[in-house]
Amino acid sequence: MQLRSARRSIDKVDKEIARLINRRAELALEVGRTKRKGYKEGEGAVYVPSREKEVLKNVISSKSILGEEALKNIYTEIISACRNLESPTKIAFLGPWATFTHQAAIKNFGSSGYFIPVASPREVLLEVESGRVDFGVVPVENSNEGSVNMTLDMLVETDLKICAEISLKIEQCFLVKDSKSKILRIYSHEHALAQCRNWRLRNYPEAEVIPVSSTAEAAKKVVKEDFAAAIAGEASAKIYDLYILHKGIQDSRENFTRFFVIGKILTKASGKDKTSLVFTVKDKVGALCNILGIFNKNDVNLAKIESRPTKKKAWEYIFFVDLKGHIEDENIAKTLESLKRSCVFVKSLGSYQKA
Ligand SMILES: O=C(O)C(=O)C[C@]1(C(=O)O)C=C[C@@H](O)C=C1
Repeated sequence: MQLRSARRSIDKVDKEIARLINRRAELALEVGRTKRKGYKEGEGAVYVPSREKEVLKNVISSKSILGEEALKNIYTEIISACRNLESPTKIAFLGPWATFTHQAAIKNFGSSGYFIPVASPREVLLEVESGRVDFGVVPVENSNEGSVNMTLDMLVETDLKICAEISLKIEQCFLVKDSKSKILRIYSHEHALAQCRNWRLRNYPEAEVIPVSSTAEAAKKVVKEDFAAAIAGEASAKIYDLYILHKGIQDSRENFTRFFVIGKILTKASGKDKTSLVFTVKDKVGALCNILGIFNKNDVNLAKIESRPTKKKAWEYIFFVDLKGHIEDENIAKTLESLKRSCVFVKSLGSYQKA
């Protein structure tokens, strides 16, 4: 085929795609109107994570030479624009711009909507609680460094729900303003510093290490200071116009972070769900063992268990568990009822589709 005629064919296909996208947007608007009419508690939400996953699955099932990832990216943006047409979504995230949390938010919501950077996971949840934003995105756990304690503590304090889980592969980079300059100080978030500890000791053993509130905040410091470097993601280099001196500097190749989308909606079962619960047990011999027996008796698969101090009484702990299944599943609902009888405190943090 000649170049000119191939391009003409592309123009024709593009017009057809744009027409179909417009038709899709009209249908989404219609869905939005229907939801508003039949609004019942938790049912009129514009953002329906399980439906979005279903749409993506449906699209990916039609094979494309572009590959799954590309198709998913294109479609995430189409859904994002349709959702935003139904009602503009406000999303707070742990900022500033270009943090890994920002990237996780875009991976989940696409780029349409209002993204609002705030200074800590605590502030993200407070923004959602106050209703100033619809959803918040917070980091919850890194595969090498463990949990983000402030996120866990805040989930206990508020009545907000986990609506979705996002998993992001983390690639850390060494960002500088001037590639020839000496490096006296290295800034980053404490998790990122820990993820790259061995690399840093091999390459910059003398440099002072300064923890800051996020990787993107570290990049912002480097813009203003000489002889400084930041450990942050590639997105920070782009936004703050820094030079990537080294890429992929994390000590472990397998470096993932889990993020939660937090909101006020309850999500429907999708068949591939997880439920997060918190509980405290009575201070007596065998109390935790009895609780674990409840999960076992109801055939509930425990994906994770972890404890944190309650901060109310010394040496008293609150347990965080992730279960396989949805709160509406019979065995999970029964488990929750039994836990309520046996624990001092128990609360569901939400059910959400596995990332
Ligand atoms: O199906 C819906 O509930 C819609 O609002 C449509 C749509 C979509 O564009 O496919 C948009 C937003 C929702 O989060 C889920 C899906």
